[in-house]
Amino acid sequence: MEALASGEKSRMLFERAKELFPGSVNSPVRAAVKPYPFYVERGEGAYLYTVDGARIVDLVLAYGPLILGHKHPRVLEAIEEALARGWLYGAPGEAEVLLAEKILGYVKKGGMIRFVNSGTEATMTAIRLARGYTGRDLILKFDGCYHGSHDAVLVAAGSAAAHYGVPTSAGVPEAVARLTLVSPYNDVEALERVFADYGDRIAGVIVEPVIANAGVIPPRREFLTALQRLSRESGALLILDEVVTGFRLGLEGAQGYFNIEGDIIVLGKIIGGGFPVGAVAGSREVMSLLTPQGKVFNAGTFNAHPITMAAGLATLKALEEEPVYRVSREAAKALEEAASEVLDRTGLPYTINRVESMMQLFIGVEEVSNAAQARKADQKLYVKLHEEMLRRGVFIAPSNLEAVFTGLPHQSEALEIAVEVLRNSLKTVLGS
Ligand SMILES: Cc1ncc(COP(=O)(O)O)c(C=O)c1O
Ligand SMILES: N[C@H](C=O)CCC(=O)O
Repeated sequence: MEALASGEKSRMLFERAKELFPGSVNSPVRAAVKPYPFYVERGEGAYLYTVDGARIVDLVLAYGPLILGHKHPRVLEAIEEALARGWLYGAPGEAEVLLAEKILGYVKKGGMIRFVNSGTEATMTAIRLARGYTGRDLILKFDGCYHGSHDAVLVAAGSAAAHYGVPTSAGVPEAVARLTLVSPYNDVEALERVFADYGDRIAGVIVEPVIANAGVIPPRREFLTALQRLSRESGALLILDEVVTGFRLGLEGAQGYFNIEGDIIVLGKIIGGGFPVGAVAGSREVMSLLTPQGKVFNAGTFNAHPITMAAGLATLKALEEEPVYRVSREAAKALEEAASEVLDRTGLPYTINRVESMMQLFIGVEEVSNAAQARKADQKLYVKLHEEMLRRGVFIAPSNLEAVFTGLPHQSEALEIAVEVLRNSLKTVLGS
């Protein structure tokens, strides 16, 4: 009998954690693993090893960053090499220059970038920049998109904010929330109405080019086209939040994948190779407004942290040289096909949205092209699926308002296990 992911040792740590952390955790989604989270001892490749001695296939990958899997040798070597020299200087180093050149070559040729420490800081800075550049106050976002945990974007937010029923967080002053307009994703008519009413007051339009925080929801071509056209016509900046899609949909992210262009690109997750990171990239004209060149403030003790820069650089080199995109796409496709095969036999309505190596399954709904439809899917059945899979040794996100991610190590045995467990767990929870 294999060990369970959350056994006695995890339970004891959880009991102590309940006294220490609100809701027992340091980021809410982690508490959605019931009855208590498994505590991790180490990670290697496709696997997490829990303190209770279980080995589980990881289809969460830290909610996106670890596209190379755990402890990729190349990243490990780069970190060790950087660590041996020291780890924080309060002064620039070579790695940040190399990483910036590489990223800008893919996402904003001829542009500039600022490294910060999280996607949250990055979207906050991007919004401040858009306001500073346009001299306007309003921001437009889309229902179910999640852009981190700062006030301007905690309105109709996805991810844990939606899962725990606080899409518009307590503590965000009404006066601040009123500056954030919300429109449904993929709805061109609604978008046109917002621009007709508020266009000349909108500083920036922030959007996940593929939603990864209301499950996975791909954009309609006409929605992307309208976003670009209406922002341009009204003088608002289009902020593509590529914290998840950046370097996941390909080296050029969603911009390359969908042939679109943002005025400001927000990055995070993958570019830090598993270390805390965020980045804002844009044209020289926009970025030169940031301090110390301009008057839009941003600063950070840990900005462009040397270890993060080294890990990010090694990750991007691996993405350039190893078959990461093919392997992770094929893995996600295999999971999609296995789930479809089981579900097709039940006659139940369902939707699987997959874009390359990010996907989510929505049971009970024929279509999911916006967050309202995602919320109508059978969340209870999905949670049962997550629990059944975890019992059998495979970790998918505990909420279908998150994404399933695949990566380089999801091949051979790990992929076979994941596919088999998905197939059998689905049959169990569906009683088919
Ligand atoms: C699309 C998107 N933007 C921003 C963020 C915020 O990033 P972070 O958690 O690093 O603050 C996240 C995830 O958390 C995200 O998925
Ligand atoms: N959906 C979130 C970010 O992508 C999940 C990570 C977190 O909030 O802990």
